[in-house]
Amino acid sequence: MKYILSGGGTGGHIYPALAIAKEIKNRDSNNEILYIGKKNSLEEELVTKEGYDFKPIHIEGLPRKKISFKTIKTMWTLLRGIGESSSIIKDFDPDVVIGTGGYVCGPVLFVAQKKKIKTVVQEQNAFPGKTNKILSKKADLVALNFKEAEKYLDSENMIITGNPIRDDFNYLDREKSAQKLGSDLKGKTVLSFGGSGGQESTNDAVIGMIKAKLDFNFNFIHITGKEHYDYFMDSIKGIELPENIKIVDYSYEIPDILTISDLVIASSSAMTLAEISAVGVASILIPKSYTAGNHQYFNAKSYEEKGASRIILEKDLTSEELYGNIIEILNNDEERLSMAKASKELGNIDAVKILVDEIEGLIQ
Ligand SMILES: CC(=O)N[C@H]1[C@@H](OP(=O)(O)OP(=O)(O)OC[C@H]2O[C@@H](n3ccc(=O)[nH]c3=O)[C@H](O)[C@@H]2O)O[C@H](CO)[C@@H](O)[C@@H]1O
Repeated sequence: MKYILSGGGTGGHIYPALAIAKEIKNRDSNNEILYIGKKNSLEEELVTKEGYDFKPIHIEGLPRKKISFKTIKTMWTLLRGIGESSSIIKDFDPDVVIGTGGYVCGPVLFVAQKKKIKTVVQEQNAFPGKTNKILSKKADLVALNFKEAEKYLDSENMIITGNPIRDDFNYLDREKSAQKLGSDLKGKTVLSFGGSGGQESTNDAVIGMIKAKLDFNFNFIHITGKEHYDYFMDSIKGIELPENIKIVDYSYEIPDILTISDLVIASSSAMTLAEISAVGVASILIPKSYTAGNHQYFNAKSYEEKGASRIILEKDLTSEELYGNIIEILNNDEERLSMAKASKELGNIDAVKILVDEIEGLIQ
């Protein structure tokens, strides 16, 4: 069978597509996969790194504000993207086209739907993105993680599958992950990151913790996000970091780091939550306050209500507040382990299998 996948902009749309691609290939190595995304994008980097064929199209997100010259330019680029998608789809002749959100999959699924090729939309959040809202109307299958998303979508083909996560999460082993990361597993480990692009508010709180020379009596791995790394490092210039503090711009080893972590500080984006649950680890969630429909807050709330997480709102986030919460949780194993257990219960490691079963059902 031939599958086209598309989705991007941020990791939260790309990793579910990669998880689906891997499952499709695992089931039959003769299955063919083609990924369509934006040129010079994170999807191009991650997809080619995994060895899948990648075809770029031109596309830009519509400006949120009033009509301007930029809107006209964006519409022109969209038409170009539709033309490019059309010829890629004609050449590849797929059995199904799967979109995981982000505006890049808009023209791809639009063309497929016009050509009456089967389409699947996968939505990660409780509050669906704009592109998925439009595409789901004509999609043959709309796969959701949150039941709450149903009320925002106009489709009779919705099912709840959970969010597909990378299959690395099926084979995790604490000892092996520690070996890979060069950790001796002595002391507790805390991972802090803000989705695929990083989170400025958390970066600032961590910069404050380092500058205040607070006692990091735990191993601390902080991921700044590529765009924010230079600013972060400039802000702590002159301070010699002890060996137990590691600052990186991006990590390709999130599954391993999560496995050895005792506590995670993260934004409450959908894929991060799915991965936190896959390993079952306590978390402090800092919802990004500017997300569409404030969806990260609602994602976080569902974790807090089940006892899996504490929430700190960005408006209340200070270095002291963050540090205080870290120390309280690390010093209270009973609370921490109960949070870890609750987090595990919220996950669905089989999401990708359920989804690919459904997709196969659609095209056979
Ligand atoms: C600002 C915004 O609107 N963000 C949205 C975006 O989040 P975003 O893409 O930032 O975040 P997600 O947590 O959903 O996904 C990030 C993915 O990148 C991976 N990762 C991250 C950092 C790193 O160094 N290495 C790495 O591999 C994570 O393991 C995860 O698989 O898409 C999500 C899924 O639709 C939404 O829930 C978020 O609200």
